[in-house]
Amino acid sequence: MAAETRSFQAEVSKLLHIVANALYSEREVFLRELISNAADACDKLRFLAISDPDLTADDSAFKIRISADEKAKTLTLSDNGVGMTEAELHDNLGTIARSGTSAFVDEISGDAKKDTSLIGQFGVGFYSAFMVADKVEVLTRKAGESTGWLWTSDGLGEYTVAPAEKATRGTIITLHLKKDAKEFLEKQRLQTIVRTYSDHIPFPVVFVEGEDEDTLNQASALWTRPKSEISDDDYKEFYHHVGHAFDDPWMTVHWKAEGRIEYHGLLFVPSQRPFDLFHPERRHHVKLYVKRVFITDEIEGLVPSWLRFLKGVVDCEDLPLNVSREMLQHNPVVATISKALTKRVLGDLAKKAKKEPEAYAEFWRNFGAVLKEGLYADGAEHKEALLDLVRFKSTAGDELASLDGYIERMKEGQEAIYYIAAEDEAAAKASPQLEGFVKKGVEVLFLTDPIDEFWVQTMFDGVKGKPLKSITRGGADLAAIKSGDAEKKSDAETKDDEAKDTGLVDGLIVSVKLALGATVKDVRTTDRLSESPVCLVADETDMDMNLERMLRQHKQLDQAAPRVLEVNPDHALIKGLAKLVQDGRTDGIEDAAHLLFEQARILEGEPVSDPKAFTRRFSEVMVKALGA
Ligand SMILES: Nc1ncnc2c1ncn2[C@@H]1O[C@H](COP(=O)(O)OP(=O)(O)OP(=O)(O)O)[C@@H](O)[C@H]1O
Repeated sequence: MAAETRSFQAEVSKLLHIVANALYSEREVFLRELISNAADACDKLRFLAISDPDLTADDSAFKIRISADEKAKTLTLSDNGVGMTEAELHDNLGTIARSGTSAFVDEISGDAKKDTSLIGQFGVGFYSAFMVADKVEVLTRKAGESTGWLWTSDGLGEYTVAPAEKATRGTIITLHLKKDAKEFLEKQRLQTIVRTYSDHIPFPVVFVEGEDEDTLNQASALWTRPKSEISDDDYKEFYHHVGHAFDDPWMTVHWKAEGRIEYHGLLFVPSQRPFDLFHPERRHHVKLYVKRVFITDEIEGLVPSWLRFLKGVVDCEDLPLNVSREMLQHNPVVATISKALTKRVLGDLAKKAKKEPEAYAEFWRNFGAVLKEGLYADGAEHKEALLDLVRFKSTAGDELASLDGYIERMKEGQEAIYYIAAEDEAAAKASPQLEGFVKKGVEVLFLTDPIDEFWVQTMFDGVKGKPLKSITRGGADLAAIKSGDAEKKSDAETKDDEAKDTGLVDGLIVSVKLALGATVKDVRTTDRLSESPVCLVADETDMDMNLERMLRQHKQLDQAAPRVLEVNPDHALIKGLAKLVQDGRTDGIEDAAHLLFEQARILEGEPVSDPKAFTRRFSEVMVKALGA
């Protein structure tokens, strides 16, 4: 069989280009990445050997060996793990199959600093070898097969794979070090790097010099060690390994369960939001071990999807080692661990939210939208705990509001927790429906994540007995709420005004209804507005407007339900029009009604429904106003 040369997938080429240039100051991490891959390869084989012991019959002592050749200027890493077939070499070291890769590559800017931080989120794994080497060789033989393969590349666009002799299973990676990377030939330097980054790897990492083998790391599973013996740095490095991560853990949860089911859990919440968090294929990164043996990192049911940002390890004593993936699917042990794990993580998040609200706000910005999925997905099970954890932007200020905080701030006479669902904070703040609430000092929560629309609808019992109410649907019932400081007028005065204005506006309302016909569901006065003359709201029994907009955008709904047009009886324009109607001067009212309606649509961020008629009417009004 002849050697075959192929081009790297375009994304890999781009990645290699930044790897070679950007991550300069931290380039020693290449060793951690390669050791991490070697350890994963040992983990994988140890698992396969449970059902096929022949695979490791000749050599069951997993080990990662490092050696340096001063003369040839090469650094070599070898493992006796699972190895790769020819096809796997192409798949793993020529492409990046990870979800979200193309989105990541699109963001590459050419600005070294930005790209470096981007890479931090993405993780470059094997390709980091090209930070220190200008040529890399990977000689590998898959466990159970007799042929070996040699992968070679200078990282500049192409790689070659050829058949090659290899006496034993596993992988040997040879790095031809760049001129300025000779420091990685020194044992001392290598030892320091291994201790710093790979001490916790559960396989021995040894330095080989002639016949001598010197173990550089502790080689015990970190999660089984007592917490008191583990430093923050140990946790951090383990997180880098297990999560293939470059950022630091934002929160570490480490515990040992000793009840009916025994297991260790060591979980991390990242401090950076992974770029693929909302990718449909995104799964959690929690690995399942059984009695220190890695089983799988693709286990459904261990971590709920709304905690998919978690990374780490669960190591169970009470599952059989030869457990199959199918058996894990509906396993009661796994279900019990999942429940306990979720409770523990939520409990620790609650503590952190209380003790360090600022740090929690950071977490919330990264993962809040995901956590909220739990309110919708898992129904009752963790609802109480999640309701304590949710945070919102609100009209109360820049700080995030909790539901408890909101309830404490509720005004006398206020029965509901008010919210507005909108595309983003700016859109929420610009909503006319908010005006009356702001004026009265009644806080309104901004619900700006798409998932919000779904979970609020499941809150039949409200929060602590208070219903959640959208301010863009149904009546505003602001009158029942006692005025806040923001409103100067006495309540008696307000009532008086209302009576007067409503009387005056009644005639106008009838005329506008007649003019608009079925375009609107109803026309009525409101106390929801203070600056704007009109706004649209959904009828109590209809779908909230933001949800409808969202569904229309996603082509899940063709037609919008007619809205209720609300008019502000205190606005000069409405008062003026009402006066005209009262005086019987109604010839311009039909045009005015349409203009009011279109205005309300514009305020809603929606296109005018009839641009041509709108322009004509608008021009006519202007002409009149100019007296031309
Ligand atoms: N020493 C090795 N033995 C066997 N397979 C390996 C080895 N090194 C790498 N691989 C294979 O190559 C794949 C790609 O490795 P790479 O380090 O680029 O990415 P990764 O480990 O999957 O993820 P990350 O980029 O987050 O580190 C691995 O998933 C693994 O299948």
